[in-house]
Amino acid sequence: MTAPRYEARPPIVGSEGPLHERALARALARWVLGHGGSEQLAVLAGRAAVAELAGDTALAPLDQVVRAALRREPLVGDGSTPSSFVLDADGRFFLWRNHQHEGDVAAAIAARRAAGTPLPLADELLSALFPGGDAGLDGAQRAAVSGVGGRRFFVLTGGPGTGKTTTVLRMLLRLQRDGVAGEGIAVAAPTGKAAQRLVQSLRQESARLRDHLSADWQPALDALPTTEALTVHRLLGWSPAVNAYRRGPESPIEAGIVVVDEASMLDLSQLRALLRALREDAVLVLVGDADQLNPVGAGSVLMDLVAVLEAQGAVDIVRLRHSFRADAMLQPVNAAVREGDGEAFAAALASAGDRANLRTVETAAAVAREARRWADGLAEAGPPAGADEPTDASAALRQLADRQLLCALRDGPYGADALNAAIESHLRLRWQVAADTVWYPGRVVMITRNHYGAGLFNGDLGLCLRDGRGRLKVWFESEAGARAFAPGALPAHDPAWAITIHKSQGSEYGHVAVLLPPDPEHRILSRQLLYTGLSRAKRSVEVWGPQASLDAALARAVRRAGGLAARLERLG
Ligand SMILES: Nc1ncnc2c1ncn2[C@@H]1O[C@H](COP(=O)(O)OP(=O)(O)OP(=O)(O)O)[C@@H](O)[C@H]1O
Repeated sequence: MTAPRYEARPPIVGSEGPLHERALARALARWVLGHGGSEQLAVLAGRAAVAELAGDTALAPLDQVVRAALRREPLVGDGSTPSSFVLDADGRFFLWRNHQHEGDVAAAIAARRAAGTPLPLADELLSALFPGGDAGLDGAQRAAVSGVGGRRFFVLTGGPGTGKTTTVLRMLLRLQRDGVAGEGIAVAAPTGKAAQRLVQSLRQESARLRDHLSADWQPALDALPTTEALTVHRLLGWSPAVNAYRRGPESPIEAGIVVVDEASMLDLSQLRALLRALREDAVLVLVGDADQLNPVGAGSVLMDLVAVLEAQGAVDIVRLRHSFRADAMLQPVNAAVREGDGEAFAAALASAGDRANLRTVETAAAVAREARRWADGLAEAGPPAGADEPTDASAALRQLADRQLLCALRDGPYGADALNAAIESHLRLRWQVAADTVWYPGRVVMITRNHYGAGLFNGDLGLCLRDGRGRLKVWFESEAGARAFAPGALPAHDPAWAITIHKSQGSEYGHVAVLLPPDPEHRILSRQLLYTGLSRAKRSVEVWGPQASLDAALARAVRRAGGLAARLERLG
């Protein structure tokens, strides 16, 4: 007699993935089973919750058989009435909240787009805003300034240094002149540092333009928001006490024009909250680089919007293509990465000469070798001299921004933490700093938490130098000159000889090295990641990694699963 065979029932939630993901999936699956859902639904619900952690707002379209089964589930609806889960017409599976949020965003944007009446700007006014400009180079900027007139919604996209802020300033001036900004202008960005940079650039550019514009533009110049840098959180009146935004349909943001820079960092729920908090007659201008990394939270709203609006040939979007900052030889390199074109990338690399290099790094020994070479480059001039004056510190900080090592990963032997440790230990040897000395001249740190009181923001780079009295201070650049802090007074910070590509968003350096993990299968590799890293450079770049990882990054465009683009298309 043969022993009975017991078939193990497949577990509803797999054993793969990190513990917190499995725990989340299991909890949701249990909830579904406890509320009369099938095992298939339990599995899908768990997957949708885990996918949301990775940034997807839905599961990609399911096959027809699964769709038919799901339509019979009481917990699944089509989105028209409340239900725990939604299966949309294209077969995407959503948690209710994400489906709602996408619908709200698509509807609000469609309503804003429909409400506008184009109001082009007369040629002579346009020319006045671009004194001495070269129409060949600034044609798209002019189109944006002209195109924003009469609208309630506008998107301006472009890579680093393409003149987005320059253009925004002129858009604001003309809207001001049109009388749109009666209730004021609010400018914000998702991070404190980006918000500060935006306001600083607006201030500098408006000062420059003031001399060129006639007297009738001066009131518009005076009305520009050049003092207050707001994060989107602050603009929306985030209240930690109630865990909600104060601004909403009942109490909208007062401004008649709202500009949000670095909009690629906005996630779906933030954009929804922003759209809900605008006055109906306000103008929303979203500004950002749609080719950069996706936001930390779920959704890829700027990328989806740009894709749909460009495919429609819409006139309420303008893409700026010419970088006024990056070396001309780097522009084809960045363009090839954006397009994911391996052949064009190789050709651009070959013609860039010493402006762009690939260094083969695929073993721990090779990383150690490159880290030493990098540290030697930093150490060559010796530890920086002391700072008797803030101007000395400013010069040292400028020198610091001349080169930066960017890592795809944070953890592991190819991550920023390991590279920081390797570079720092080499510099300590070169500069003869004792192992137990934490602060020494030349140490570089990056702030990791906003501290509004001190005016220090997540992402700010600080450099340790001795002041005129020989005391160790950490210096940070600011518009009013370098500012010194006692090391013990700093908010949370990390070493910053090497930083992650994610952390480098919004910053610029002369020379950039980008370290990729050697495993071409690594999930982090994508063209958005490589583009974000390489496009930080003004002068020259080097990529550290095997050719296979580079090829994998070029080949992989991260597309987050979700239904926003389809809904935007449908609403036209
Ligand atoms: N039409 C133009 N002609 C000449 N120079 C320009 C023009 N537009 C912008 N610039 C210059 O190019 C540089 C980058 O401009 P700007 O800061 O506006 O770009 P950006 O896209 O906002 O950059 P980022 O967001 O990367 O900081 C500035 O020095 C600016 O003065």
